[in-house]
Amino acid sequence: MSSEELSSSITDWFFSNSWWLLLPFVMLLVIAAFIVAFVLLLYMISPLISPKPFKLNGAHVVVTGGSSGIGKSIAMECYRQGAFITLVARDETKLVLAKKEVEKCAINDKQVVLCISVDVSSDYGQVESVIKQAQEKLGPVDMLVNCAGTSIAGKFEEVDMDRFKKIMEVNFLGSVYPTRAVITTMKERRMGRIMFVSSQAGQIGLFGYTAYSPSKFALRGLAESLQMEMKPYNIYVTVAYPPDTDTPGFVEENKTKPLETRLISETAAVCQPDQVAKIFVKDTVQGNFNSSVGPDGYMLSALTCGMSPVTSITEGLQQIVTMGLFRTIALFYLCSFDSIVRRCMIQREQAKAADKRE
Ligand SMILES: NC(=O)C1=CN([C@@H]2O[C@H](COP(=O)(O)OP(=O)(O)OC[C@H]3O[C@@H](n4cnc5c(N)ncnc54)[C@H](OP(=O)(O)O)[C@@H]3O)[C@@H](O)[C@H]2O)C=CC1
Ligand SMILES: CCCCCCCCCCCCCCCC(=O)[C@@H](N)CO
Repeated sequence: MSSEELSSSITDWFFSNSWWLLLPFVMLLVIAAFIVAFVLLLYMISPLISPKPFKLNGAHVVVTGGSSGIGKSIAMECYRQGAFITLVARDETKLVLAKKEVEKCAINDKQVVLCISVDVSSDYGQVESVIKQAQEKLGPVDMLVNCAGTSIAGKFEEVDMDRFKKIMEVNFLGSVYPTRAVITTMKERRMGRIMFVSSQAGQIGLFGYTAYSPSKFALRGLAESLQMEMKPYNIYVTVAYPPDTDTPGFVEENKTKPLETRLISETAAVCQPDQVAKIFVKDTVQGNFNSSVGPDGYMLSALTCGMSPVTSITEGLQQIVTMGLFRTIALFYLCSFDSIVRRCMIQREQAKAADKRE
C-alpha cells in the first residue's frame, strides 16, 4: 500500500464512521471526570481546613446582652449543653431575672450562672476588669458571644445625629472591647470561639437602616480580619446574621420603624429567639465563619460571602455553584424593594396634597 492509498483509506474510514460526532461528548466526559477528581481531592484535604472540635460541656461562655432576647436564648442553649455562663448587660434587675431563667436549663448541679453589670461600650478599662473578675470566678473564657446591641430605624435625615455615634459605640466598640479582653488568654491557651451577632441588615443596606446597618457591616470586617490573625491559634470566629426576631429589642424598634422598612422586612418571616440561638450556637461550636437562619438567610450569606473564610468544602462548592442564581433572584427582590419605596412616597405625597385641599 502506497502512502497515498493509506492516507485516503484513513480519511475514508474517518468519514465513513460517524464516531467523531461523539467527540464533544467524550470531551465533556473528560472534563466531568476532572471536576469529580478535583472535588474528591478537595474532600481529601478537608480535614486541613476544618476546625478542631470544641465542647460546650464544662466550658466558660460569656454572653454580652445575655439578659434579654437573642442573647438570653443563646445563654440558655449553652447552659443546656453543660456550659458555665457569665451574663453581661447594664440593668441589674433584668440580669437577675434572666439568671433565674437560664438556671432552669441546667443539666448538672455543678453549673453556675454569673451576672455582671457593665456598659460594654463606654470604657475599655471597665470591660477588661469585669472580664478579669469573671475569669477569676469561672476560669478562662472558652467562648465569647458578642450580642449586646441596639437598633434604630428611621429615615436618614430624621435620625438624631448623636444616634449615629451611639449605635456605632454600642454595636461595634461594644463588641471590640469584650473581644480584646478575652483574646490574649485565648491565644495563650490556643483555643476559643468568638461569636459576633450582626444582622441580615449587616449583609444588605435597607431603607431606614442608615444608622444601624453600618454598625453591623462593621462587625463583618472586624471578624474577617480577626479570623485571619487567630486561625493559627485554633481560635474560630463566627458572624451570626439574625433575621427579624421576636424580642423586647424588636418590639422597641418597631415603635419608630418607617412603613417602608416594615414592608421590606416583611419579605422574611419573624423568627423566635430560641430557634435562632440554636443555630448560632451550633455554628459557633463547629467554628463556622458564617451563621444564618432560613432560606433567605442562606441565600444572603452565599451571595455576600466575598472573601470570607470557608470552614468546609461543601460550603465553598455551594457558594461557587449558587452565586449567579442567587444574584438573579436578588435583582428581583431589589426591584420589589424599590417599588415599595416608590409607592410609599407617592402615597405620602397624595395624602399631603389632600390635607392641603381640606
Ligand atoms: N431582634 C431582632 O430582630 C434582631 C436583633 N439583632 C441583634 O441581636 C442582638 C440582640 O438583639 P435583641 O435580642 O433583639 O435585643 P434586646 O434589646 O432584647 O436585648 C439587648 C441586650 O443587650 C444589652 N445591652 C444593650 N446595650 C448594652 C450596653 N451598652 N452594654 C451592655 N449591654 C447592653 C441589653 O441589656 P441592658 O439594656 O440592660 O444593658 C440586653 O440584654 C443585637 O445586637 C441586635 O442588633 C440582629 C438582627 C435582628
Ligand atoms: C437572594 C437574595 C435574598 C434576599 C432576601 C432579602 C430579605 C430581606 C429581609 C431583611 C430583613 C432585615 C432584618 C433586619 C433585622 C434587624 O436587624 C432588626 N430587626 C434589629 O432589631
